Amino acid sequence: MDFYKKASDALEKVLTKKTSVKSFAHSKRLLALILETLKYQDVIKQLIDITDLMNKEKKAIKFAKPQGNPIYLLMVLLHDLLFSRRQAIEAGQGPIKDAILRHKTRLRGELTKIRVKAGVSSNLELARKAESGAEMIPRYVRINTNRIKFDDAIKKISDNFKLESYTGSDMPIPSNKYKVIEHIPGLIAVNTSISQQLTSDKMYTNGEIILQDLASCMPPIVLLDELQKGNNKGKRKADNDNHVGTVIDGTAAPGNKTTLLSALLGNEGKVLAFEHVPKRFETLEKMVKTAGCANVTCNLGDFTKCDPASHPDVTHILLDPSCTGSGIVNRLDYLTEQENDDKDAHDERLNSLAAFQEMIIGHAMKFPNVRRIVYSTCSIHDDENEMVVMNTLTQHPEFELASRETCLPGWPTRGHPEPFNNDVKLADSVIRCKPGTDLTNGFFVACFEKRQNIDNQGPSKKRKNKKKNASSKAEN
Ligand SMILES: C[S@@+](CC[C@H](N)C(=O)[O-])C[C@H]1O[C@@H](n2cnc3c(N)ncnc32)[C@H](O)[C@@H]1O
Repeated sequence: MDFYKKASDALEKVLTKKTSVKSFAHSKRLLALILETLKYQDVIKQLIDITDLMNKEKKAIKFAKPQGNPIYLLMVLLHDLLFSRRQAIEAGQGPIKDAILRHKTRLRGELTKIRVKAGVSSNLELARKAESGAEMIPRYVRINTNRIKFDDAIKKISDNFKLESYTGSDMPIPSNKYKVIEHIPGLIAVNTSISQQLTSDKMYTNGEIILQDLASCMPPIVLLDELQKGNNKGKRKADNDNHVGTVIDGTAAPGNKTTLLSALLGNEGKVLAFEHVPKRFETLEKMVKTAGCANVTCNLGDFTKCDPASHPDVTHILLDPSCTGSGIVNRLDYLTEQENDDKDAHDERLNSLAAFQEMIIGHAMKFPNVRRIVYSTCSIHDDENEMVVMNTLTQHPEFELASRETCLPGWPTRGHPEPFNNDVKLADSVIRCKPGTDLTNGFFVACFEKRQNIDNQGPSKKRKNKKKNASSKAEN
């Protein structure tokens, strides 16, 4: 019974979100029982209710002394009795096992009724199914051109992992193929089954490949769109109105986007990466080093405390600040979703994150020569996405949204029009990613551009000019 008690404790921790399923990967048997019980949890809970097992077998449950809520012990035991291949509880005799076996016939009868009601003929069809399309999301591999040329990397990948090019669109990608991703230069996708091989390969440990989700590659590409179009590709051009000066990544750790910025700049120029959490800063530094970024300076500190006036060289800023992360679809999320999450706490968190997100964008807008600011989140909530953008535009009329032409125009999924007062052009300017259709995490990208008729004289001069204009108008 010890194994089942361990499993019930683990199941409780997973379902109450104290830990993730993956934290039990060290024990194959334990992991399998947790995953399988999670798949059938809705039916198992229903059976416990119908048979009133918790009340009827109080004594036996008490005798078993489960660590936490006894329902989890009943769940794992019922799983094995009804859904496992052997349909048996794999433990010696004992009061709790005997108690459940006393209800065996009734439990099986009720399970049959549930199948009939659901119109299915097998237990398998009662299992929870992933609806987000998460299981279809491939493993994305970014070729780090700071370390290796794209073509050389493809050759190495084909040889090391015995993969051939795949041009089809059926998902998942066959396990012996790789697919070049159309919208994101330098990105390929492979079947998730080779993830482990990838992370133990030298190409990964020496920074030639980086495992980065498709959506996560978008913000740097949008920010440095002018380089992608072939103008001064990979180079900074001084003394030119359109040159790329210093690029800031204001919220950088672990460094996926920082290292991509570095590579897009051809490992030249200057990227200033901020991270204010010391542990995460260490990760950032490590990633920047592994990725061979010679043009990145890491700054342990709060970006919002950095004085814009001392950075007249900054022309581009990337902000991928803390968010709810509601777009991140774990392949196992659907197994642990609960109906009774606390809505008030959720709303409060959403509001405070949105206020922070607007504040940090507002700070970036103070840099005197900034031309392009990309804001992104891995959230699916309008409150953190379109609404943050809309409020920012209202508060900072000197900025506008960059048009779709410079924000991955070929990407089909765009913003929600409602928060933009149904202005379809504004909604079209921003990017969304939807896990179910886009084969990537839920994500949002918007790019602010300084209006061209706004000078860079700074607020005091502008105010003076405004006053001058006002007084000359009055004189006329
Ligand atoms: C969503 S993560 C960034 C992920 C990163 N862009 C990447 O792709 O690897 C947000 C990060 O910003 C950091 N952060 C939040 N507010 C910050 C601030 N005011 N200054 C510096 N870093 C900040 C957080 O600690 C966190 O590490």
